[in-house]
Amino acid sequence: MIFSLGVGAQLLESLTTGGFLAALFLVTVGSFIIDFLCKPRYPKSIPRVGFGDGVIDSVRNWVGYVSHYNDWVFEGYEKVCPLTFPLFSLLANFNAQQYSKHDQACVVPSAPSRAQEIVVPRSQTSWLLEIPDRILSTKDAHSDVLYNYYQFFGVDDQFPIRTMHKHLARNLVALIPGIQEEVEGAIDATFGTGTENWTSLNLWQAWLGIVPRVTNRIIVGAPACRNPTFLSNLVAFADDIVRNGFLLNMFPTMLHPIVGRLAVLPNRWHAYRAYRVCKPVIAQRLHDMTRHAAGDPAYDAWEPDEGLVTWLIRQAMAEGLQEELKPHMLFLRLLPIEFAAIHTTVITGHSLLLDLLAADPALGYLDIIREETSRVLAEEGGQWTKSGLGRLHRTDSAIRESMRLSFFAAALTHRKVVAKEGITNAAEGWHAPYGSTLMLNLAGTHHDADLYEDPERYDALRFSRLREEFEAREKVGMADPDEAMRVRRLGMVTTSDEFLPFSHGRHACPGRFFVAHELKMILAYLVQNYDIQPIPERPKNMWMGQTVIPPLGATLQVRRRKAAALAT
Ligand code: HEM
Repeated sequence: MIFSLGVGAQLLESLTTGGFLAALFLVTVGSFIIDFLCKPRYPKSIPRVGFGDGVIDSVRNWVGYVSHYNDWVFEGYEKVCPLTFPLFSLLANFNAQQYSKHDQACVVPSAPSRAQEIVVPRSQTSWLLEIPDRILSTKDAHSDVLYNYYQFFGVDDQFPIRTMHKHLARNLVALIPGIQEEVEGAIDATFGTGTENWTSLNLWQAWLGIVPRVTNRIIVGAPACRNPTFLSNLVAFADDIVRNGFLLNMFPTMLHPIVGRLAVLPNRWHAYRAYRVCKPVIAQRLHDMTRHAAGDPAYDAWEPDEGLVTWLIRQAMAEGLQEELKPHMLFLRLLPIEFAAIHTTVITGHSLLLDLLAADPALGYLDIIREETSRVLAEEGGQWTKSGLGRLHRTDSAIRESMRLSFFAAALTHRKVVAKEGITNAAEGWHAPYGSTLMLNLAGTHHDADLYEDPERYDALRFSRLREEFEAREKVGMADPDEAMRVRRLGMVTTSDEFLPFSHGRHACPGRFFVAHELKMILAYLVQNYDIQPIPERPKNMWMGQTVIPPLGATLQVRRRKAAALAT
């Protein structure tokens, strides 16, 4: 023992800064090499974008990933396998783009610590999404992107996800009045109530002032959903997840146990600060629901507020999961949902306003939305309902169109092969080994001119126009009955292989029904109560690998409308 301490001390004494850096360099390079050797290998028959598969090419891919990932995804959508295309085009007169867009997988490079991804063609969407989770896992794919083990403190996210799928949609109608109350309060607080002067507002901060509060109305309920310490720490926690996700992507997997544990120290701090605020709420709900379930007569007429805290407790009781019924555990279960809900909606809302305000003012989009939302809200007696929100076809179209155009990730549907034997795609004959990642190409699909005419243009009424044209034809008995189904599927919550912001299939975002209500109410309240000046140009997103950096500095000029103007 004494001997080894002595050797250790000698080693430390002889270690120069140069020696230390050289050792660090060797460990890092060695870890990258081990990482590279452990990655799944894809068949040569699947065409590549990026630089290729070899050692040097992989290093170039890793460097290029930071700035080129999206270009590669787009390229993969349009690209044709050079070996097969000439033959097919000669024999079958196939169009180059059509062939690639519809039927051919390709491989896109990924970050250093992640496997390259097989981009599955649109025609294989159902194949991909119908494979059971024990073979192709959504959970493992999400965890690979977010590093759940470190970032969510080793707490599995499947229980709260299951709970959301089960409870949110069925309770949403009852939650609408509370959501409306929170939307109105949050916008008044963020956008101000002075009617005299134009105010300059940072758009990102404005959305951060609205979305976390409204979202938490259906998670922890009021008044905790308005607590600034609680909300700011949840937002900081979500920021931590995004930053650390990128960081861990760039480090070799072997170093994750060290880097991951250090990187999540801010996550721990922000989660702790948020927990301090909501612990009494969770503890009280747990106490009340336990008494209620035990048949305490004092609770005969008592009903819990609906929201995620209640649903988790209810679900844990129904499944007999005693270990879930502790305030700290319940709080940890909320975190993945807070993350799934907050930044996705903030970025979507931010893009929506930028798209609307940068559109040619002569198109009158804001007036059109103002007219529709005011008319329907008046029909509903000033209180939003499911039916009223469902009739906002133009508003819905404006949101759906922004989600189509202004994507915040080139791909939002990833699946990981967890079956030891891998999987085989019968249509093309390729085999993806254990550990492979498969994805759908959202960016290419949403910008495909064969699916969306003039795809680079923000056309707020793109979807509602189709509906209105159909309804006009229907009135005079000229509508094709098959069209009715297609038109009904143009709403923003309807996912398909052509519209992927909420993904598609059984894991499609369960929060989307809430998001649709939330964004419509926010937009309605904004245009009815504020004048907002148009902006000359849509500021662009920037990208670091797969991580979007929205134009955080974008500002708006807003002024509260005077009471007399509200009716128009
Ligand atoms: C505009 C806002 C949002 C967008 C664009 C969005 C998008 C997505 C996407 C793309 C997925 C991945 C699905 C897959 O892998 O197939 C997802 C999953 C999920 N989202 Fe959302 N989301 C949004 C808001 C929300 C909100 C507000 C909540 C909760 C209140 C929520 C809860 C979830 C949950 C629980 C999952 C996991 C589903 C599963 O794995 O089965 N999301 N979301």
